[in-house]
Amino acid sequence: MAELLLSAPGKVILHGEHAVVHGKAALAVALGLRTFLRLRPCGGERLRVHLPGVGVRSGWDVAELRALRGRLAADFDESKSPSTEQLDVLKEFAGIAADASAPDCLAILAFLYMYLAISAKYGDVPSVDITVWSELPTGAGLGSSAAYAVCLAAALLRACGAISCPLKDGEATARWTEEEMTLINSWAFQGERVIHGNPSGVDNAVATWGTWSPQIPIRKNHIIKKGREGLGGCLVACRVPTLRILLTNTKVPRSTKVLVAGVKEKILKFPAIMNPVLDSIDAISQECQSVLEAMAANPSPEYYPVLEELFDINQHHLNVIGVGHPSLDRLCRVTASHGLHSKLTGAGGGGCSITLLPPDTTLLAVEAAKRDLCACGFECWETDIGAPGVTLHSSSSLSAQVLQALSES
Ligand SMILES: Nc1ncnc2c1ncn2[C@@H]1O[C@H](COP(=O)(O)OP(=O)(O)O)[C@@H](O)[C@H]1O
Ligand SMILES: C[C@@](O)(CCOP(=O)(O)O)CC(=O)O
Ligand SMILES: [Mg+2]
Repeated sequence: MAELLLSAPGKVILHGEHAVVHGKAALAVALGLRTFLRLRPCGGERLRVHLPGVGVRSGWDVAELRALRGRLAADFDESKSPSTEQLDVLKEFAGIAADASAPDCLAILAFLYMYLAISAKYGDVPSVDITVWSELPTGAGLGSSAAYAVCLAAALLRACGAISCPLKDGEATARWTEEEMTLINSWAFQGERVIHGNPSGVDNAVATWGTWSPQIPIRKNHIIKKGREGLGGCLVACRVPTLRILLTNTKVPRSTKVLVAGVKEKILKFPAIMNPVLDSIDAISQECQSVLEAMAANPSPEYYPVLEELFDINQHHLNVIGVGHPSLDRLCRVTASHGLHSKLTGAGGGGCSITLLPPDTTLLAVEAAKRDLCACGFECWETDIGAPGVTLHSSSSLSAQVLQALSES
């Protein structure tokens, strides 16, 4: 089998984080920052994994992994959640403590689960050397876990022959068919389950299908709206205008798994108080979708104050459900002092926020806001919103920086 190079994007959730885990709508777009994977056949009946983003360099004998698969004796399926018993066996095998939630432990666990499950269902993955490198910050709300899981699912499914290799000689990039992407998405969701505990599936759906920028007339679905039921069945693509957004990383580390579990606990403790908040977040997503569709049909600046108000209301709601953080409060105050509106994006508790930049925002105002945010120790950048989903690449289509990062293994 030949070398594989592939990538998947991160995402930005405009509205609906956390609420989507409880069946409410979320609006998400793919981000122009990606995770890349290189898979190379190697000899010696070994599986080697290099994950520089989380400091992992590991390897296992293929025979040992086969024996482990036998020990798990489970009928793995893309529609079945990883069980606690399976994960306990994997932790023991990899020498990971039972309650470990460190980035490297979760990355190895997700890898081993997907490798064993996919090879059990579709046949052995040959001896390979896998490197994953990302432009995305990990654990910051931009869906790095889903981009990682989607890359792994696509590479492992391809390596055992469950999906095709759509890249033809001389082509720079290629995408899989809808049916193949559905399979990739389902397995990636299981990987997300290992990392997140109880994910909604929105992040892996965006990383799989992506969203294109309005300038690229190939697809019109620039935004993905998702409810909980099904994993792609209820994705609604709608046309939206180009939005200028400033992304800011507070650099405060947090774990999506812990935050998602905390929200669930609060809902169980105060259902009558929390459920209306989730309903309100759902209504915000619906309202935002209507406004964005109206803006796409009639690009007028009059809509921006509504979008800004929706950001403010949702940011308050996210604080109410317990996923705020003092760093995010500070960030919102700094941008407000420049007349700009922000909300956290992703799981919160630190991580990243998004700030809306209406078209009349002067360059000076953006630069001043960025300067003040950087003075707080935050990192901020304007980035493209709308990007293709999981993609196969020829090596000539990747930048020298990406190729170098993938070959430093
Ligand atoms: N490039 C990567 N290589 C290995 N593991 C990764 C990579 N990106 C993400 N992960 C895994 O995903 C986890 C972060 O997921 P999560 O807490 O959901 O945050 P987010 O998805 O917002 O970045 C990391 O701790 C790590 O286990
Ligand atoms: C909080 C949540 O809505 C999004 C989490 O995104 P991230 O892992 O913080 O990038 C969880 C989910 O949808 O699975
Ligand atoms: Mg995540």
